[in-house]
Amino acid sequence: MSDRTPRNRAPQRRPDKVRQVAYRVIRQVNGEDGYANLALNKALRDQRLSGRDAAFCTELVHGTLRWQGAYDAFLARSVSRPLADLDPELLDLLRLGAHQLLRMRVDSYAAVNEMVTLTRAEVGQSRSGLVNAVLRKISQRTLDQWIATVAPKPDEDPGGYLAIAKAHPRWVVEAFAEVLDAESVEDLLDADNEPPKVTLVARPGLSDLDELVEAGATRARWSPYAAILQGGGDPGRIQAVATGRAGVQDEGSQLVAAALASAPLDGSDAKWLDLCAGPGGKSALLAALANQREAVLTAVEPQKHRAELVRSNLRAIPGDHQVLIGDGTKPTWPSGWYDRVLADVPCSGLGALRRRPEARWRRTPEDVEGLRPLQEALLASAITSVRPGGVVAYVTCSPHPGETRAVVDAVLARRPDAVLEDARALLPGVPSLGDGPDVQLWPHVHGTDAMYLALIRRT
Ligand SMILES: C[S@@+](CC[C@H](N)C(=O)[O-])C[C@H]1O[C@@H](n2cnc3c(N)ncnc32)[C@H](O)[C@@H]1O
Repeated sequence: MSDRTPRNRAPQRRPDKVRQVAYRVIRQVNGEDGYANLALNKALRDQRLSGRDAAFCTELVHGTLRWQGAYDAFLARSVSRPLADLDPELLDLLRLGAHQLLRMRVDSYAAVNEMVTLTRAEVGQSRSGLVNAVLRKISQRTLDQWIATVAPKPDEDPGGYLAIAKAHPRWVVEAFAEVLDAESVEDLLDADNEPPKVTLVARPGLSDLDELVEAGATRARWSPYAAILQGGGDPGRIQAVATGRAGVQDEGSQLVAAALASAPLDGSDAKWLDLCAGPGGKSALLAALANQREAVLTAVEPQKHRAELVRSNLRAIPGDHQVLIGDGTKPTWPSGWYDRVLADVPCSGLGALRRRPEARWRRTPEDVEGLRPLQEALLASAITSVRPGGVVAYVTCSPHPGETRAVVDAVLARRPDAVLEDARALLPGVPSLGDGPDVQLWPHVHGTDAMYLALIRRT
């Protein structure tokens, strides 16, 4: 009689909790269209992971999601059937294993064993053999060796090479190459693969940099309102942030909002409009600046829950600022009503890829095309909303030329009553702003999101 009865079978190892949490977050992102940051924060809270465990879990989730396009190319060489035929759960387990083997300093033996144990627990014993075999193959080469094996030669197909070597979709690499030289494209892709530092904004008139520095942050380089929380950590522990006198805001976002506020203006300067306001980071900075000049900000946002976020961002700012739930392309105010208008239009977000690890794999060239009519309509509406002599800032968090210059050029071609002005002088001290008249900020140059700004004056 066999002695492999349930009673005397060796007890199965439990999966490592941190890897299990990371795997489940990745499944929420890839399987249910979740957002990595939201899903991860919730999981860390629910599972009470903190300190080193939270940092390890974050690297597992963010790193796997960022690099998954490259890992898929390596896995495709290591699995005997097409990846598309694998269960999505299995594919995510393999990606998570590949990340530990190729980009983390996890010992190969431990990484494979832990992933086999996790596979058993999550999808069953029958799949653990495949995970073991495939991850052993992955562990036989370093990341550089895998890139050399799988990617096209850089001189023959630079876009194809970078797509694998820097883990970005080819169309994104090619869009960046339209506006940057080859070396800069590579630097940008590297910058996209590093998590950004937490940047705070001291809302003028309510807080200042001294207060943030006292709370442990260090002054940032360009924005007079920006400070960086070097070690990361929860910004909410800082009193000024908890009370809304300061906030969390990328330095590039601060610079473009401040640029609109500082554009020279003759005559009235009392009415400011934020045409696409949710969630309200720029609204809060603009409202604080407006308040110092006795101007008032109106913020427009069509989505109710995002309008609510704008309200909450404006709560601490003194003044009669207003939030309207509405469509910015269908103004309910008279033409020429405002003195300054921000059109921070919905865009592909290709300028903020370092913030959202999964975003690069979700976007498509069709998204960029699809957003174009709305972007043009919003810019046209912004120009109509501003008085003669007033200024509009057209802003995107994308450097894709189809969302930046192409939109501005198309709208201005139809608007003889508007001219493009040089925006560079409105970002004093900020280097490498390009040939103008518009401004493009870059993660690899400025350490900001890739914010685009065009300043337009109604004549
Ligand atoms: C890039 S985000 C704005 C970010 C915001 N300025 C900030 O700093 O927090 C674009 C916003 O435009 C909103 N939006 C979409 N369609 C719109 C429309 N037709 N009119 C006005 N806003 C719109 C989106 O809901 C989104 O909240």
